[in-house]
Amino acid sequence: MPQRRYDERDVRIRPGRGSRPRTKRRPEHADARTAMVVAVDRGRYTVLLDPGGPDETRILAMKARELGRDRVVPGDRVDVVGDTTGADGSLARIVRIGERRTVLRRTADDTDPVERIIVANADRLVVVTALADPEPRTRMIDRCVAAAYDAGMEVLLALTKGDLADAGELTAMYAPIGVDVVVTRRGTDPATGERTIEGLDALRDVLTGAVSVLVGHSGVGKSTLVNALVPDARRAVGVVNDVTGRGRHTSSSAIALEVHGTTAPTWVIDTPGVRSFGLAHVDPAHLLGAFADLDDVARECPRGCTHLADSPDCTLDEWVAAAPDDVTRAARAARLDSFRRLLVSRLGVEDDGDGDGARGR
Ligand SMILES: Nc1nc2c(ncn2[C@@H]2O[C@H](COP(=O)(O)OP(=O)(O)OP(=O)(O)O)[C@@H](O)[C@H]2O)c(=O)[nH]1
Ligand SMILES: [Zn+2]
Repeated sequence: MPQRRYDERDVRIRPGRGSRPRTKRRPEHADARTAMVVAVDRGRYTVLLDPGGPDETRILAMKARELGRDRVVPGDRVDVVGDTTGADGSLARIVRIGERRTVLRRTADDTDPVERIIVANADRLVVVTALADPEPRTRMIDRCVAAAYDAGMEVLLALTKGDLADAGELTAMYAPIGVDVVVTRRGTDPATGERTIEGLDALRDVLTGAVSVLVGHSGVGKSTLVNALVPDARRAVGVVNDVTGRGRHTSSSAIALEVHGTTAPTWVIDTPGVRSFGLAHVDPAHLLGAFADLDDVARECPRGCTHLADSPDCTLDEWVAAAPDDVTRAARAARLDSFRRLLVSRLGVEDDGDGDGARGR
């Protein structure tokens, strides 16, 4: 399991703020209430007071001017002031963005060359991958694992369509690097004869008590999973649209949905239209931190060692060679291979669907 690490880049003090004349600012907004951002729709933020608690209240808010261009994204903890009743037509103001424990950035593309933060404070990335139809793409999975480990998040590989193909190969590939694996499949309820998704309980168990972001290519069954986990998902999204009266969410926006019926507050953040997460910010040293055993060994590497397969005198290679027995050597080699795969995925181009399936990797 990668250790959750504090990422100083996410909480950088914004320059310039302190130089503004303080008298112009309201004193600290002492009456502010803390809320969780669940959806963003063109300048309108749906936030929850007491998220998951007995007094949960859904309110609509806008960003206070003092926040300038600072982005507010689903998962953010924010302070809100003004009309926080949540009554029809009410609009509160977001005056502060809480420190972010983790951030995920979407991949830069033609429509937006900047890797913008799209989700904050998630504990886990759930990479939804179909075992068949469409074929799994390990390069996309690697990129997601690299982004999550860099952000200090755990990773769950949710393998769907287990009724169509076996999960052994992918499980063997990812379990050794600390990735949880859950397999779901289509089944039939013996009592009613209705089509169901099996494996949901195991999935729910892993998700319980945390905030998890789901990502996956079109057609892998991500919507099917979200709808099974959050049966009222559509309505939850609908509320936002009713309030704003502004039609659908843009395809790249994320939305936080609460999973009910669990023993602790549980959230999934769906990311429609997002296929992968940006890796431009990933730091190899940071990535190494997710592999504690390798991290210790690599401290002895020559200065500037890239730890890639072609790096001369990388102590990671010596560490594999120096294993006391064949079993240990194989295990170490597998760890190193996986780490290097993630390292390389960071440098590669985005998976554009040109068919680098798992089997033909
Ligand atoms: N055989 C099988 N089919 C499944 C399973 N889960 C989902 N599907 C089917 O796969 C197709 C895609 O599922 P969706 O849930 O719409 O996939 P998605 O990832 O949300 O894709 P987009 O809606 O395009 O983003 C649908 O026809 C589902 O019925 C499964 O476990 N087994
Ligand atoms: Zn090295």
